[in-house]
Amino acid sequence: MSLLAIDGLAKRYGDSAVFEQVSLRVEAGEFVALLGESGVGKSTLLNAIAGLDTVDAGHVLLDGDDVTALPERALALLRRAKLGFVFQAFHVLPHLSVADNVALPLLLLGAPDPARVQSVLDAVGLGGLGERLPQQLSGGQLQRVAIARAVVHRPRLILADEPTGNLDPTTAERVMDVLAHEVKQQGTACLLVTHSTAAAARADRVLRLTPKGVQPAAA
Ligand SMILES: Nc1ncnc2c1ncn2[C@@H]1O[C@H](COP(=O)(O)OP(=O)(O)OP(=O)(O)O)[C@@H](O)[C@H]1O
Repeated sequence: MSLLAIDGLAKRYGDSAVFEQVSLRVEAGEFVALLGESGVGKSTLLNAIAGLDTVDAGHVLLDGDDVTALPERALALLRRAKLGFVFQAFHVLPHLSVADNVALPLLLLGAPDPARVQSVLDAVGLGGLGERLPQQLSGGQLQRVAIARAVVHRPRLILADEPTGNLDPTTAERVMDVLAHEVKQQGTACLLVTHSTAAAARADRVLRLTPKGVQPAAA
């Protein structure tokens, strides 16, 4: 059974279809990049996979659970235990320190692990900044806090929406190293939305989202 199995997914706003017939599989330990023109629905698709947005047809099976059918409470627990999400807008909590932001997924699971928090902060190059507040960081540093928080609890699936969008090429490479490391060492699956050819080149498979579904991207 695939870790992520999407079949016949469709999303509309009113009469206007964003996408339809989206079907795809992502296996444990697989790193998949998703390309697509601006506005085609890549962020919408990630939100639908996480159960953060409703869909109009189709199913999303995450580790055997249908996120399109689960009640909200079960969905919240599933997200907490199995998903790491790097949002375009970071969603870092402003009143918590960098280290406490990264520690949050572990606390919510009742499994605090300061050593793991420090090791993911080191991995994204923020090892010395754990005590700072988010407002004292640059955009690229905030992006890396979001990535550290998405991987710290060793989720089964990482959904990453343009995680290198704000980063210089060297830092982007470092962030991709962190994601690739989690995929290979922890057997995590990763679905990465990106416009960056350098980031897509790190993936095991590259797909393209169009209004008519998901296809392998042309080389
Ligand atoms: N609440 C809404 N009501 C109506 N249309 C919406 C709403 N939210 C998003 N859309 C539309 O849905 C489409 C998909 O948006 P989405 O953000 O998923 O695209 P994207 O592929 O991630 O784009 P980008 O690469 O620019 O981030 C867009 O055309 C957008 O205008």
